[in-house]
Amino acid sequence: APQSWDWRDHGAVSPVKDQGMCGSCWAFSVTGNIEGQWFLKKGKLLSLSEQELVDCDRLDEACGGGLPSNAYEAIEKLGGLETETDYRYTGHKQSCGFSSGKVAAYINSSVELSKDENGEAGVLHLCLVNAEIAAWLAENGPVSVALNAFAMQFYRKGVSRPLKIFCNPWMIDHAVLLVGYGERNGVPFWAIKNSWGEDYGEEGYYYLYRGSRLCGINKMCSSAVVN
Ligand SMILES: CCC[C@@H](/C=C/S(=O)(=O)c1ccccc1)NC(=O)[C@H](Cc1ccccc1)NC(=O)N1CCC(N2CCOCC2)CC1
Repeated sequence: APQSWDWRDHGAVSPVKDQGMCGSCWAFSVTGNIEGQWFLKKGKLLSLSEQELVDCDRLDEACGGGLPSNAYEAIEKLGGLETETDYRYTGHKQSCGFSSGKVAAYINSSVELSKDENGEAGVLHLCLVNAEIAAWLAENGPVSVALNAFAMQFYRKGVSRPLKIFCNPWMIDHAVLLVGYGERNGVPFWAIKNSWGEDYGEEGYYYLYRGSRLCGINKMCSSAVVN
C-alpha cells in the first residue's frame, strides 16, 4: 500500500454533513461509502440521502441507531438511494417517501472486511491488520468503519491518541467513514470523516493515531460493491 493516501485528493468524498440530534451516524457512514464507490465506478460524485435510510430502512432503528451491514441490505431491497437534494435530511424519522423512479445510485452487494470469504466471522482479514485496511482502502475507496467514539467527543485537532482505557475496542458505538491515512511529523494517522458538522474537529474530520487497533477501528470495516 502507498505510504499515505487520501480519497479527498481524488474527488471521491462529498462535503462533511451534520446528523444533528439524531443517532443516524450509521446512515452517514453508509452513504459516504456508497458515494465513494459510485464515484470510482461511475465517475460521478453524488451526495446521497441519509433520510431515505432513516425513514425507509426497516432493518435499522432510524435515530435510535443502526448497523451498516443492515443498511446495505435495505438499500439492495429498496433498489438504491436518492440524492440528498431529492430526499433531504430532516434529522427525525418520517414516513418513507422513497420513489424508485428517483434512484440516483444503486449497489450490487456489500463486503464485510472483517470476515473471511464465505462471510464466516472468526477469520479476520482485510480489516484486522492496519496494513490490510490501508491496502484495501487505497485500492477500493473509502471504508465504512465503526469505533468507540468516546475520545472523538473531546477531540479538537491534531492526531488523537487516547489511552486504551478511554477507548475500549469492545465498546463500539459510532459509525464513520475512513477516507485516508498518512503521517504527521512521523505520527501515523487514520483520516476519518465524521457526521457532526464542519465545526467538529479539523473541518469535520477526526485524525486517529494509526496503531495498535485503537478504539476498535479494525473490528467492523465494510463497503458496498458497485459493479
Ligand atoms: C443512538 C445511536 C447512536 C448512533 C450514532 C452515533 S452518534 O450519535 O454519532 C454518537 C456516537 C457516540 C458518541 C456520541 C454520539 N450509533 C449507532 O447507530 C451505532 C453504530 C454502530 C455501533 C456498533 C457497531 C456498528 C455500528 N449502532 C447502534 O447504536 N445500534 C446498532 C444496532 C442495534 N440494533 C439492536 C436491535 O437489533 C438490531 C440491531 C441498535 C443499536
